Amino acid sequence: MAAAQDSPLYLGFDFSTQQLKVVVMDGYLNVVLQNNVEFDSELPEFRTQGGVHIHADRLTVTSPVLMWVKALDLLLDKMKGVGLDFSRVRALSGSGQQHGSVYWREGATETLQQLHPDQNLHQLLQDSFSVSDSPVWMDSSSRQQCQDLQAAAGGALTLAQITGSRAYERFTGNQIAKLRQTRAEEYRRTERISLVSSFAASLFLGGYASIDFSDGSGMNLLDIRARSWSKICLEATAPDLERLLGAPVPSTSVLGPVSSYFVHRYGFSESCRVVAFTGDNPASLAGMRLQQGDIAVSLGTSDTVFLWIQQPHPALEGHVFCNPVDWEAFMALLCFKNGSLMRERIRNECAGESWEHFSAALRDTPLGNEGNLGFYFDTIEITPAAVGVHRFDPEDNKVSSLSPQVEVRALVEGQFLSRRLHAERLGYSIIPGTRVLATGGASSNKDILQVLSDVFNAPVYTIDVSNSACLGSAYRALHGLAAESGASFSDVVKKAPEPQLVTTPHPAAQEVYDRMLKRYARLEESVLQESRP
Ligand SMILES: Nc1ncnc2c1ncn2[C@@H]1O[C@H](COP(=O)(O)OP(=O)(O)O)[C@@H](O)[C@H]1O
Ligand SMILES: O=C(CO)[C@@H](O)[C@H](O)COP(=O)(O)O
Repeated sequence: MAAAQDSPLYLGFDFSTQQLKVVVMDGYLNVVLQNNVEFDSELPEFRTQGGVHIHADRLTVTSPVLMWVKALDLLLDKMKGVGLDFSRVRALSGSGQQHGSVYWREGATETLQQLHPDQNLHQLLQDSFSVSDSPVWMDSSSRQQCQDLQAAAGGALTLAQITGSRAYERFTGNQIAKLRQTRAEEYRRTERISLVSSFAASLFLGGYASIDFSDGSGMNLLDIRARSWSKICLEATAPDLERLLGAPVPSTSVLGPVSSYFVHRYGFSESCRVVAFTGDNPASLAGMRLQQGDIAVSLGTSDTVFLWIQQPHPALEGHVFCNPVDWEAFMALLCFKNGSLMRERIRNECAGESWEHFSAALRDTPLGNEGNLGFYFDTIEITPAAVGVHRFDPEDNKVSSLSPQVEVRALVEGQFLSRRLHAERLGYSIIPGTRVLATGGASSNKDILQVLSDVFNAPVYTIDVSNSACLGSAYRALHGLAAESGASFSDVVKKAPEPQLVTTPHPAAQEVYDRMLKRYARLEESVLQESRP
């Protein structure tokens, strides 16, 4: 149904690794506009590659916080340019790449409250950050701080029981501890620490936005059962940290009205509400309307696998987060750092920089790749902690190269075998009726999804909008308003379009990949031995 010109609109933003994206949705849950700003190409003055700066130690990875601010100026100007009537926006929400942190300088709260609508945010917030380069999820430079936190908490498993995860280098608490130790002066000048998600919400709110429970679960600081900061973790991380973080809130919270800056500069209504922003993976869970039994596979900069779970069973691998749409539930997540950027590198070397040729290589090679198998970790992987490129021939001998087409299949099969292996170790199993819901940039590639379907031996579905984090944020904006009167998320989005079946597994897939999975697990162990320092 076409929306009336004055019907309400809901905005969902996603501040992800490589881009800022937005979805505009009407009250009938139709997407009426999508837009984006790509950091590398549209904001070249920040000199990022894939949205980040990789430092000389190859472990420290940051993004310029003012790039994210400028991207928002640009995106809102683009939306205005295509005639979007902001006065129709009833509520907005958003998401951010998880774990990244933003450090607001003393005095920034006053600046946020007095934003002058004649200037853009980038000009107004020039001096508002005590740290200009925000640590992001790709960082793996806080090993010492992880060891310290685990020691203080009584071990890795105890920490996982409290926070949902053992200590991970990219998790915000460990990044905060490192920053306090290595950049004491900048840290001293900080009056508030945000996640990327709550930082973005703060821009819209004109004041500091609370961290929500779901994204807050990616910090190694939140007690995921009590849904409050863990005193042990806070104290082990930095003094007075509770004041710097503010109190966490339910992910469905309405934080307040949009700042008058947006009313005067873009014509938002004064009654437009800002609903708590969350992490991009939690927002994707909302966007795909994940049900119990489904498995979501996000193929963005990172690859992630996540599930809706009712009870948390944290382990030494993977993460448990508070669920973003149901306060009684949880979500389990595995993150793989070598996702799309790894596929891009092999595409450039083996498929003439073309996704079409990359796809053709997948179509032209057989299931199981005649026994050729590979592990591709250009950067130190998160799951598992391995590094380097390791190729094996059918007799398990290490080889230094494979032909281009075989290399493409070895990469994609290897990636999905790894996703399945580690999901199964987390307790996930494929049962009749299991749906694999794919999202993220690479989910537009049907040949990649065919390999995913074959390796998991399950049908693969996608939703129309490849950015489920944005869509989920628009749904959450709508739900935030209704949640105040007790409506459930599933009720609010029940009329949304169902995911569409893209592909089903090849009849031979189960036999080929069940066997290959065992072999992959064995070879992964030997790759891990080699990666150990
Ligand atoms: N046709 C395609 N086949 C495979 N990968 C693709 C295709 N189109 C885009 N991608 C991948 O999608 C990635 C971006 O995904 P996206 O979900 O937008 O990332 P993020 O949200 O982390 O910024 C790119 O790095 C690119 O490698
Ligand atoms: O670290 C994680 C999840 O734990 C990553 O998934 C980030 O949340 C980045 O997301 P993308 O930009 O790759 O979607």
